[in-house]
Amino acid sequence: MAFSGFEGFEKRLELHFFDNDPNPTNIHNQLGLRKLEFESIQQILQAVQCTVVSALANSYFDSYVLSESSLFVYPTKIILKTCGTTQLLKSITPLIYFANNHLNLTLSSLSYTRGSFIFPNSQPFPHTSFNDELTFLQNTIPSNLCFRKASIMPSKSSSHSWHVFTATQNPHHYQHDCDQETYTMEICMTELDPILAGKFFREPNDDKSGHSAGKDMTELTGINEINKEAFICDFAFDPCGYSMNGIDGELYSTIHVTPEDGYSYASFECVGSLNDDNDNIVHVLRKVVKIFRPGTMSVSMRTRSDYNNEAWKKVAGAAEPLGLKCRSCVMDQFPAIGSVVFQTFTQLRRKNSLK
Ligand SMILES: C[S@+](CC[C@H](N)C(=O)[O-])C[C@H]1O[C@@H](n2cnc3c(N)ncnc32)[C@H](O)[C@@H]1O
Repeated sequence: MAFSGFEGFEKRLELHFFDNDPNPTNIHNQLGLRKLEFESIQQILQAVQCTVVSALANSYFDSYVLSESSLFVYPTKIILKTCGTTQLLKSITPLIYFANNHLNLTLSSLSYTRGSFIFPNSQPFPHTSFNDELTFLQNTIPSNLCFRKASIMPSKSSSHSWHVFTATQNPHHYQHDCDQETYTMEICMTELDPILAGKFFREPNDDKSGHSAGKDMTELTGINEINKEAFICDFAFDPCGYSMNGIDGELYSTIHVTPEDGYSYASFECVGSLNDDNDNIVHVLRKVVKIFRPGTMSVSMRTRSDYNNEAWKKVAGAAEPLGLKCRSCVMDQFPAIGSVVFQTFTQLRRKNSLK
């Protein structure tokens, strides 16, 4: 494997299950995947090659900050996002096994997404190429998920594409009823402003735990201002690097930062409600851009197709006044997740554009 810096670009897996025994009085049915033993979660993460560093829960879901990104567990949905040289797709078999055998849950749909790796030659199998990932997925997922689609959504730059694979047993159903009323926005940023990226380095021998150093970074950088309603679980790595999960009712947000010069990267992901103030996307995006001032940025938005026809304009309208020019915009439809819009941006001028 080639030597490289830390791979910031995450791989993201979302799995939805249904209950084989829909008895509403059964506590297992209500908590579903949240009943997974912590030992089982650790075994799943061991297959991926990462660990839990911090956890936070509310009445809707459990969230974990990982050594490489994040895990969210809802009663019938799991979102696992990992970076570096983790082997995310190796979580699928143990996840299905535990859900089936311990909780009587059956997989009904799956989606896998990622950007373009900065260091593709450093990725281990099955992440050695998108073709290898697809072969692995086709061989791993159960046959009831027979409606499948894979696509590489392009941009003007060959180094920025959005890789998508979805599989479902019912192409006419969204992964979950409430997904009809939500959007998921994933922002990937590279070439971070070096001064802002510097805030994600710790002082040598600072005598702080990862948790307290993380809390300081959350406040110093203004990450706590993105959603003031959210409870935040944050962690600062040593000597640098930062991860946080925010939980706000049923909705989550998550930020991960690789601040090292030469391969700096930050990601922001959130689920938002379509029923909220329509300008939420704009406010959130502007705050995120100001925290990192990236040289390049991609935004992937998944939601109902009628909403996505408008959402890409909102995203471009929020980014362009901050000096980020929209360079490409593509849209596609996928069974189970609906419409995906993928946009890329580059910074016009660094100076004076983000006051
Ligand atoms: C896990 S975090 C955030 C990952 C996220 N996908 C990203 O790049 O934005 C990665 C950052 O933490 C640093 N780091 C320090 N110690 C680490 C550790 N034990 N495990 C993972 N990352 C560590 C890495 O060098 C990198 O800057």
